[in-house]
Amino acid sequence: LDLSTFFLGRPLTAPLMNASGVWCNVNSQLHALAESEAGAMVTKSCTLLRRDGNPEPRYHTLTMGSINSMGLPNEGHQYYLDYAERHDYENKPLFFSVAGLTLDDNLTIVAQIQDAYTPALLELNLSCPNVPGKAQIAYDFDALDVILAEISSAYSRPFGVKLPPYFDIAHFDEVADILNRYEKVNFITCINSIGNGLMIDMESETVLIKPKQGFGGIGGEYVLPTALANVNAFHQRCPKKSIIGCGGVNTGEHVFMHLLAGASIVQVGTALYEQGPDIFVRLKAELAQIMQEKGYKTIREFQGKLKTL
Ligand SMILES: O=C(O)c1[nH]c(=O)[nH]c(=O)c1I
Repeated sequence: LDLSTFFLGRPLTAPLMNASGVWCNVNSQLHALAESEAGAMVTKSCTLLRRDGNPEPRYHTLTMGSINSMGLPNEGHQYYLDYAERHDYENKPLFFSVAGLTLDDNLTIVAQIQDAYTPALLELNLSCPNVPGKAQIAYDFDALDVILAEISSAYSRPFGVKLPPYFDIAHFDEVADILNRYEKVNFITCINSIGNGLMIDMESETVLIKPKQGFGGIGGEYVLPTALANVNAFHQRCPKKSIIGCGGVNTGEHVFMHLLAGASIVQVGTALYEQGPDIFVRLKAELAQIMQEKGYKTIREFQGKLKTL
């Protein structure tokens, strides 16, 4: 059974990778991902300088997922550039996530990625919901247009964007129209966490995380239907771009659904956080089992072929 797939012409041994922010903050974690059965991997979204992030507790497991308000803790962009220089690209592709706090910071970081001649693929994070006082760029359509114009002219290679979930067909239409104006945007990662959820501890009658009065991004199985919708919506609207699916993946069935909905690669966040990089062994086996039962020999036979009634 061939679980390998292609992304931007690169062969991947499996259509699986981590979601940015999970198991990818420091070298030991990045090394574990490089050694894992994942077919690709991505670094934690970085800012120009190192950040501690929000006060703890800032992540909490929920019955069907997670809530987080990490606050963009990261080692600063140079740390991840240093990792990118050492990464073995024959082993698996590396994606480099950037979430600069300002447009200038993003341009500075992207210029340094360009000058580093690294084979890493830029995933521009436009959807961090947890930096107090900073609205998500991807929910401000004018700001989205501006940053894509600026990055497209500053960066000479193809890149991708990490989008938040949208919940309105008109928004799918409007954002896809903007993205389709930028041919250098050749992949779209849907979705980031569903921003600013709230969960409550019944016994203590308090919230679960300290930052933002307990408000944080929701991940895990709660978000699967929203993730599949966003993957399929942009797959339909952006035929010249590849979709990376993210959200709610914990079994081979979830991986299959994301691929059927149009994803080329499937990212794993909450379940990876909880179970560690061995999860990719299980997900590959479960996906292979499903493909065997359905008589599919390659992913291409069903990828993006979701049927409607
Ligand atoms: O709080 C975070 O660090 C964070 N948390 C998320 O759920 N998504 C993001 O893109 C980020 I940058």
